[in-house]
Amino acid sequence: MNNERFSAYYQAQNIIPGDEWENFMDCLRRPLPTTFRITGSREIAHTLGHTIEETYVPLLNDVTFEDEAVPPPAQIPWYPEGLAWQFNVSKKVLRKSEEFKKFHSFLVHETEVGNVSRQEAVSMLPPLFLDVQPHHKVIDMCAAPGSKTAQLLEALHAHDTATATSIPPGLLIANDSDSRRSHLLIHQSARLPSPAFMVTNLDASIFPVLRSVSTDPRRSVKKTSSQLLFDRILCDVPCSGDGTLRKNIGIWKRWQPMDGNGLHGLQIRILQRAMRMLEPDGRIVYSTCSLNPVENEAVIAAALNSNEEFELVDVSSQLPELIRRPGITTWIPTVDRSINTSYASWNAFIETLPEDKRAESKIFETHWPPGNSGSLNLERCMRIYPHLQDTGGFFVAVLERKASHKPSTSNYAKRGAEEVDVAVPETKKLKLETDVPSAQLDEVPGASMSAVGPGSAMEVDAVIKEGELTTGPSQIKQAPRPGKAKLSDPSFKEMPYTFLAPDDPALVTCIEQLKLTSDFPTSNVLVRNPEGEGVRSLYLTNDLVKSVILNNDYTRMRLMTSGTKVVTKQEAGRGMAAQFRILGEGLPVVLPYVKPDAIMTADFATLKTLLQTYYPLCASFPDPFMSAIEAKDAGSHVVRFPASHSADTTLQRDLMLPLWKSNVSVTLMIDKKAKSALSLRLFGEDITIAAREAGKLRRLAAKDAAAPEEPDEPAAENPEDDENEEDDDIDGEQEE
Ligand SMILES: C[S@@+](CC[C@H](N)C(=O)[O-])C[C@H]1O[C@@H](n2cnc3c(N)ncnc32)[C@H](O)[C@@H]1O
Repeated sequence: MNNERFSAYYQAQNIIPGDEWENFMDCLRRPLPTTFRITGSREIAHTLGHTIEETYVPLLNDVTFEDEAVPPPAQIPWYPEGLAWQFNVSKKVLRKSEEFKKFHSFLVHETEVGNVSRQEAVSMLPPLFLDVQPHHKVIDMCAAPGSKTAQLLEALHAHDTATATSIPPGLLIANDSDSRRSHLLIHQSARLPSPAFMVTNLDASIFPVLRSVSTDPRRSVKKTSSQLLFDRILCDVPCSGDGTLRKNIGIWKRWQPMDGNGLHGLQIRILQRAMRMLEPDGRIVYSTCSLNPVENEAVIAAALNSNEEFELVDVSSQLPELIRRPGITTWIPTVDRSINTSYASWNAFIETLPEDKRAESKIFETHWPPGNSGSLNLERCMRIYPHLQDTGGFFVAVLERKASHKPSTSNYAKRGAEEVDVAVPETKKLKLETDVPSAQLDEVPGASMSAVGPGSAMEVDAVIKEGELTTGPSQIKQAPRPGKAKLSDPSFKEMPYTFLAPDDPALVTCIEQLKLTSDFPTSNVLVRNPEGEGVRSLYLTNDLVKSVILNNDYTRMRLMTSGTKVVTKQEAGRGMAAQFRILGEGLPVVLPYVKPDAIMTADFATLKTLLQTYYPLCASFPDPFMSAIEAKDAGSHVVRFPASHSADTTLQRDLMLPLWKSNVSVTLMIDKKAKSALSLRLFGEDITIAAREAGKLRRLAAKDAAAPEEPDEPAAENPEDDENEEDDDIDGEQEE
């Protein structure tokens, strides 16, 4: 594993002290340790962390493999609350050591149900420095596949309990310009259902101005819509990715400096767009998994020089156990694949090009250190090198407005009033937004070039001025106004977002059937069809998400999903009308609104039966559960298993699960994977019928591969097991 251009380029940049160079290169050639984060609500995370510490670390403490001691998993020292772990064992050990096989199986199952997330250690850093609170409006500009989005969502939901989701007042928009990758965001977020979540599919460098009606009483005097500014913005921009060499060994072969050079302009434009969308007291984190200063300090320097309201924040006291190196203030860009063609300045380079080729050059003045690089505090950027703590390579910078440009808290009411004034007339406000940065951008040739080029932030504002982008209340309607949303972007085919009227008959029926309390937020329930009719699946949003949907054109903002699906209609069987049921992943969101007397209680033995059997008869349970379930109507119910200790195991916290009762039998409404993970967590083995059947099939297949056998009962008999198929269906529904 070697690449001479890589070595020559980075030695010229002087990013690593000479006496560390060999160590740095050796480390790049070693595989990365496996790292993972425990996700979900803090309570669940701590319970799971406890299981790892108390069960698996002792189990793995004295493992030897081929006469060598294998170290057990260890917590990543800088990650808050000990919720991130790492272990460093070869695939061979994972396959062959009984102890590690058990641990691996535990991790696989918990990953499938979203309690564990495999994520590179350094990739966990940007959300930590962003410091998201539940009331924040947050945008993740380049979000897919979504590992950092998941962290941001968890921070927004910091007040969730083990059984119930809070509805945070804030908002998280996860955006990616690649529509295929945006679908990954939707898939990922299904593990963390949130009424505060939206996914968009846009070029972040031209992210449009969105409007909302402020839900913060300090900020808005009248209920007039105004530009939605964000409290926290993550710019985890596309980059050349050479910090991931340990994982993506193909980079050794193809690395060359033009990859970073080519992304520099887009990286600046994304960061500049973020600066314009930030609340005055907000925070931006810019990050890459690249070591290249052209993608890092050069981008930060250009953005700071284009908007002098901003500065780098000194975060050296945050995460004190994280070993980091300061950003650099000088670097030497190279202008082609060869690393021998460096010029002392952009002027020296551009003069070498024929005059008619100069305008086409993708190498900007901003590739070079600016004259004032010493005064921009670039050393406040963080460089994480692989050999410092056995990780990948990474770059993080934190930006805020200078104190002189931040409002004091007491100014909020005044600002709110100003905001209303400025919001009308709209063109005046937009002109103001455009004026300030453009004047400053002109001072930075590279940034200016990109800012006025096609697809730039300036262009966005120009489009808005023509009234094309945000047109007040959008075509998305409040039911029952009928009519189909006009597609102003014909290439975008998502189904509309129609909020139901609180007295919509289907919603009223749903609330009755599921025994929801009167404070269930009925005004925030949407369906994905134009008329709000034929209701099949209901989605829940919070007030802010609703406001964004109602005040913008969803086709322009290429809105892929919003809020979270909580309820769906279920065919109830022979002679019974279809009924609403709470989805497994929707239960934590709906639970705070389920009437307490509608929640049954059951014991551990009942839980075991429900995991081991598909459709146990109601009459087969001992009392009091038998009487309780027999007294219930057929349909969707919720059952609580109180924290308890038995000979088999300990249930550390109450467990709430959705249950479906048909005429004479019951079943747990969680999918097979969730059942298996629960079973492994509680009993240390998979006791579910699906696992037994899979084992049986494996044994039969081993005996006679030519004669596959039908399972006794179809695996999809539990409607919840169809969820993935149903998700595909939903996509179909959205596509019209
Ligand atoms: C470094 S990856 C993001 C990783 C992600 N933050 C995570 O933690 O999972 C960069 C992403 O930027 C997206 N991207 C590239 N150009 C973009 C643009 N102009 N606007 C928005 N996203 C873009 C890519 O599709 C890619 O998913």
